[in-house]
Amino acid sequence: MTSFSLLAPAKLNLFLHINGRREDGYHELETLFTFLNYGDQLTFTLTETTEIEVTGDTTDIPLKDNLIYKAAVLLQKHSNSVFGAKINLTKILPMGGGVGGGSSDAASTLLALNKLWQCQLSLVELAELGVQLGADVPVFINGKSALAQGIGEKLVNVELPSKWYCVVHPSEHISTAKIFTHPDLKRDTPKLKGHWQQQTLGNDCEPLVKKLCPEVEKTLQWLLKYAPSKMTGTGSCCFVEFATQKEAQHVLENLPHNWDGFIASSVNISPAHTQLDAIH
Ligand SMILES: C[C@@](CO)(OP(=O)(O)O)[C@H](O)COP(=O)(O)OP(=O)(O)OC[C@H]1O[C@@H](n2ccc(N)nc2=O)[C@H](O)[C@@H]1O
Ligand SMILES: Nc1ncnc2c1ncn2[C@@H]1O[C@H](COP(=O)(O)OP(=O)(O)O)[C@@H](O)[C@H]1O
Repeated sequence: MTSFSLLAPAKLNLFLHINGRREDGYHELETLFTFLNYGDQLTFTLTETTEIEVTGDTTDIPLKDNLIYKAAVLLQKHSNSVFGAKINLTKILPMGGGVGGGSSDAASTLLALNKLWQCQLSLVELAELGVQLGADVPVFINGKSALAQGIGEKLVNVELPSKWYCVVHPSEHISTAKIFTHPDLKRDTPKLKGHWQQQTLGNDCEPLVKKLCPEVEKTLQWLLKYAPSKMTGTGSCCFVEFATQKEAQHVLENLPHNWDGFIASSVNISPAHTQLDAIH
């Protein structure tokens, strides 16, 4: 196989606790990740020169900053690959929205090129490379819904019931770095005791983001008409959870006209892995 496509799925943080700040500025977290059956579309084609070409919906990001390009170069150097690749991106996920699009693009690139270039790195080795690109990359490499600790890279796989989500993307952009460096961020939630399933858990970034971005506050309030609303990651996307597609679709159909959103079901195994396993 010299060319194939993979989804780079969205993630949701079903809860997110911040337990402390490390000396290097990164934060100790406890967060529950699930994957959605919805995401960016990436097509990978093997080339016989070492050039890495990224095409498609990449206009806003300089090539050297694109996480797809960075992931490809990292793997190429690590594995001394003599091959290159043409990678085409169809961007579906909102950027900087807390659904992990950039990290997922990077992870799908590492997974795909590991196969295309026959590097034969294990998922653990790929995750070790991936964490150099972002704290969220390892969960996408691991490919299973998981409870994460550390900076988000220490993963314990969990089985979650499949649900439907309506995800709403407020127009305000929030930088992850801005939230994590803000003096008012709550950083002292104690580590979980007992089972997370038996507790009502929220997102420690939410109060600060609501204060800084009135659009997020408005979105969370509006969604409350339908179900308990939550923010994912450092925002700005907010979501509500349902048992059925019909309920999620109902919320989407009632979204104010100038708001963006989508519906998707959650899966315990990342669609990128399901697709990769089907390629021989
Ligand atoms: C907060 C989370 C939760 O899933 O999601 P997003 O809202 O970004 O999607 C992630 O941990 C984000 O992961 P990712 O976006 O890969 O983070 P990085 O690129 O490594 O770091 C972006 C910025 O966040 C800070 N950061 C990130 C993770 C962490 N545990 N502590 C931090 O303080 C870093 O210091 C950096 O300034
Ligand atoms: N391929 C990419 N897709 C999305 N964002 C990217 C990509 N490459 C680099 N970035 C940068 O990473 C930042 C965070 O992206 P993203 O993962 O979408 O946000 P979040 O971590 O909030 O979910 C973007 O604002 C963008 O500057």
